[in-house]
Amino acid sequence: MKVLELKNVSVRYRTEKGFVRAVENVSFDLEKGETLGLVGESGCGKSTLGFAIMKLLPEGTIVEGSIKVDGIDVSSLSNEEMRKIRGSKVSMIFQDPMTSLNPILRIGDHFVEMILTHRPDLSEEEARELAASALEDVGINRNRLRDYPFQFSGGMRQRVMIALSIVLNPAVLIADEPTTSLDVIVQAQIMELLEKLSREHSTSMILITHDMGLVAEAADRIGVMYAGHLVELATKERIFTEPLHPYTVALLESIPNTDINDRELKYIPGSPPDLSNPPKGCRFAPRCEKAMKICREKEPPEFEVDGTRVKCWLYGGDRNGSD
Ligand SMILES: Nc1ncnc2c1ncn2[C@@H]1O[C@H](COP(=O)(O)OP(=O)(O)OP(=O)(O)O)[C@@H](O)[C@H]1O
Repeated sequence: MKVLELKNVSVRYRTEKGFVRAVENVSFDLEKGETLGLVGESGCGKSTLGFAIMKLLPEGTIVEGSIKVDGIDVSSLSNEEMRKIRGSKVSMIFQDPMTSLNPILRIGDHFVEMILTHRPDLSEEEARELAASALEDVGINRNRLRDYPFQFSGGMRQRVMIALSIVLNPAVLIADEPTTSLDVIVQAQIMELLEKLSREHSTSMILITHDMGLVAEAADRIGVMYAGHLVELATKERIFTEPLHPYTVALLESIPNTDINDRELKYIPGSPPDLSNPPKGCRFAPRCEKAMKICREKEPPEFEVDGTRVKCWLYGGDRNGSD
């Protein structure tokens, strides 16, 4: 069952310099219980996609294409209607939970406010009970509902955010760099918790990260983004054993190797293009070792190779115009 369907989604931010084409023509589905890792360098449009799904983009931003959450086309919903979907059908957690928690509200009040917005049929007592069990689900004692956000450590705050996001059992959870600001041990605990919750509640998850190591553990499928394009989408196994797009290959080569004899870390020379004026042709071509003439002239369509979707001319049948 598909809980999320994106078709040809494009996002353009309006700025003084003109439009920033942050996401272009992105399509993918998410099955119930599935985790999709969305990876790519900073600025490639990963968070923008998350905000587009949540309908939390700044006013004036142009969003095209269709986004369906649990069968509901959110593109056509009003702000009021979308408020009902957020939290109950789709939730998002961020890198820094402090920005999403009101410092002067006790943790319990965050839960009650959020639960009653969606479930006005419940009493405050019932909402508190629901909150307490969500907190216990993430390994925090229910007594701590009385505490304020600052009384929690970074890792515990992220747990609270996760509990808040899943208390209404949404179909989709978008986790945007959920562990970046935490130390490695806490990082591992949070990832373990997310995996456990997604397994137990069959929550589908989009895990946004620049860290290939993280998706290697947690994701079922991986989408690789570059400069607003989804350049490759495949199962985790395919991405790690047979990456097709030269950008995916470069990303994998830039993962630190734990083998002490092989510490050479490759990096990708150059930097991503200015999205207010992207190059014609493939957006990765200026940095690509394998670029051909056609890559600099014509944007590649998406090709399918043994189940992998790849946006690269190397996999096109007709390579007229190659160097
Ligand atoms: N509010 C905004 N107005 C204008 N441009 C924006 C805005 N937010 C993001 N952008 C631009 O859109 C592009 C995509 O940004 P986005 O934050 O989605 O990327 P990202 O892959 O999530 O990166 P990061 O990991 O750094 O968050 C970038 O070029 C960014 O500068």
